[in-house]
Amino acid sequence: MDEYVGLPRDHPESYHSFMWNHLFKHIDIPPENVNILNGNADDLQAECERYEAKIQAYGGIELFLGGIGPDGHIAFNEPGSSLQSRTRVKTLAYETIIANARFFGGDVSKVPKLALTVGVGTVMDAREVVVIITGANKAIALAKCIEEGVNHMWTVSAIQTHPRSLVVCDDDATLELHMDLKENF
Ligand SMILES: N[C@@H]1[C@@H](O)[C@H](O)[C@@H](COP(=O)(O)O)O[C@@H]1O
Repeated sequence: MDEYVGLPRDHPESYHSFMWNHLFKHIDIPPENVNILNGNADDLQAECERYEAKIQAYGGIELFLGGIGPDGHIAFNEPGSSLQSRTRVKTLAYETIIANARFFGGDVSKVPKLALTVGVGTVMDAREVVVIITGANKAIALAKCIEEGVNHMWTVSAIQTHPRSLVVCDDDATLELHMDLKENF
């Protein structure tokens, strides 16, 4: 769904490495069937357009499965992103850079400042969307996502408008909810 700009593809913290190490190398998927945005493309804008065109060419995405940031971003759609947005270059929010510094030895200066990301609109066009939200640091975002209105400052809240969406969360992530999920569902 997203990739840092300018981080070498084989850097251990690239999303390319993450997806290969945690999923693709464990299954028998042909490499040519893996589609990860290239954050080192010469023309980043063209790379984003190519990605959207490829999604269209295959008849759309069946399932987007993702997580969120503590600021409620889905993919790298930071607060303030248009809910109609498509794949594009995005400047990371400072909160995201701080949150991700733990993957770069705690050094904020080593975290890339730009990313390529599918847009909120790109995610919402999928036939199904599943979001996994775990940990107390995502509790406010979960509450904003499911208990308040659709809001471009908490981009994951857009899933309220999706006809086939699912949020999977752990107990810690529910800390800020007003309703008791266990009693109500
Ligand atoms: N840009 C990515 C998001 O696309 C992803 O959903 C999130 C997952 O975070 P975690 O691993 O804490 O669930 O990480 C980053 O913020």
